[in-house]
Order: sequence, then structure tokens, then C-alpha cells
Amino acid sequence: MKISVQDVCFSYNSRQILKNVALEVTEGHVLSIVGPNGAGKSTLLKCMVRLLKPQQGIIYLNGVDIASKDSKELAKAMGYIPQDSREVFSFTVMETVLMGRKPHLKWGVTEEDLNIVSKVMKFMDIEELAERSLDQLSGGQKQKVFVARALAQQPEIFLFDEPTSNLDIRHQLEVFETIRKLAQTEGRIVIVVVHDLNLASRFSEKLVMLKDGYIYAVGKPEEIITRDNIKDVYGVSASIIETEFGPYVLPLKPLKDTVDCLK
Ligand SMILES: Nc1ncnc2c1ncn2[C@@H]1O[C@H](COP(=O)(O)OP(=O)(O)OP(=O)(O)O)[C@@H](O)[C@H]1O
Repeated sequence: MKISVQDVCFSYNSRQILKNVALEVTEGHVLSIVGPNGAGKSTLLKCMVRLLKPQQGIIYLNGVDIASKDSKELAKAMGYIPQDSREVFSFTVMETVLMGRKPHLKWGVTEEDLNIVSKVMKFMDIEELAERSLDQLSGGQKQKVFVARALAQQPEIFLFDEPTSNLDIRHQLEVFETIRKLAQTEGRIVIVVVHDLNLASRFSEKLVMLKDGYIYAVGKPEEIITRDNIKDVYGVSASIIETEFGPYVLPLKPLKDTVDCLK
């Protein structure tokens, strides 16, 4: 199994966002996409799941251009967990997780579908929320429901857009442990957009650092998480601490003096 992005350019109207982006991920691996706000991370993920159509370049899934794939086939292969799910929030948690089974349904919901849904809800520890409506949940609880929906979908490739931004430290770790397990134990491909460089560095084999829509650097965490890269890409001076979990970033100071606008 392999997903390969080749020379992708994407513009919103006339504004170019992605510039000749190329990357490749194979089964059993976690790739994290990092970079500052507005660098184009979510746009890249949306191109990869065909929500956006690049003006240039091709995305291959196992050697086949995703543009030529049938929608149901693509939905079975790729599970996308968006950053802000502004969905119809009157669905219950149970209904939302069940929606993950949609690409697999033939004539209706089977016992197997219900078993899978119940298993992932238990795994994500959201069973007690089953009958609650999504619009009554906290940001973190919603995030867990969307992760559960993707797990129920059982795709070959998971594409998470900031899956832990609303989660407390325990749930952040749990989601990233799950991500690692999906790749290492289940042999899936996991691509994660994440702001937290320390989670990215600890849980991924490979990092892609985006800056202004192009790939500034790609490689192992220890190759990417360096003082120079952090300075160049984020405009922040940082200390990098070597730990048993890989490099740990301690941001020290923005390079640009912040204006004290409250005075
Ligand atoms: N629907 C849209 N129409 C026009 N411009 C857009 C649209 N969505 C995003 N953009 C612009 O594209 C650029 C890249 O946005 P994108 O969401 O991909 O960045 P990001 O790296 O994911 O940022 P963040 O870390 O803040 O989530 C930004 O300048 C953004 O303003």
C-alpha cells in the first residue's frame, strides 16, 4: 500500500497555496505534516482525499490516480478526520460513528456493522455518550467521536487534521498511541497534520515541514526538529532537548519583537 503525491500545486482563486508538493508514505508508517498557521497543511490533506482538485500534479493511491477512482472505493480506502467538523450536529454520537460504516453498507446495517461501532465506541471511551446529540458535546468529546467514526470506517489510510487540538494530555496520548498502533500493528498508513511538534516528533517516523505552501524539509524527526529549521520556519528561537522519545522543542522567544499593544 502506498500513497504518493507528485508535484501538486493548488490555488484558491488566483492565490497559490501549494507549490510543487511531493511526498510518499507506505504502509505501517506515520507521517506528520507540520508548519505554521496558513502554510497549507489542511489544503494538502483535502487534496489527498479529493475534497479539492489540484490544478497541477497527481495523487496516486497504490499506483492509481485518485481522480479516476470511484467515490465509494475512495471512501473505503481513506478515512479523513477534518479539523473542524461543522456537521449536522443533531445526529447522536452512535449515529455519527455508524456513519463511518457507510462505504461498507450494501442493503442496510448488519450486525457486524453494529459490533464494530460498539467496539470502537468502547475503545474511545465514549459509550456513555452514545445517545447524546453532537451539539451537546464539548470540543474534545466531539473530536473523540470523529476519531471513532474513522476507526469504524476501517480504511487503509487515515488522514487526521489536528486530531488532538481540543484534547487533554491523557487523551492526546491515547489518540497518538492509537495512531501508532494503526500503523505499526495494523499496517495502515497514517498521515497527521499536527501543531504540536513534540507529539509529531515522538509518534512519527517521518515529518514533512511546510512553509508558505512548499516542502521546506522532510525526514526523520531528529533531522527536521532543529534550531535552524524552527527559526526559519516559525520565526522562533528554541532549545532542542534530546530525549528518549526524540527531540523535544522548547520554544524560547519569537524572533520578531512583540508589540505591547495594551500600553
Ligand atoms: N476556502 C478557502 N478560500 C480561500 N482561501 C483559503 C480557503 N481555505 C484556506 N484558505 C487559505 O489558504 C491558506 C492555507 O490554508 P490551510 O488551512 O491549508 O493552512 P494550514 O497550514 O492548515 O493552517 P492552520 O495551521 O492555521 O490550520 C491560508 O492562507 C488560508 O487563508
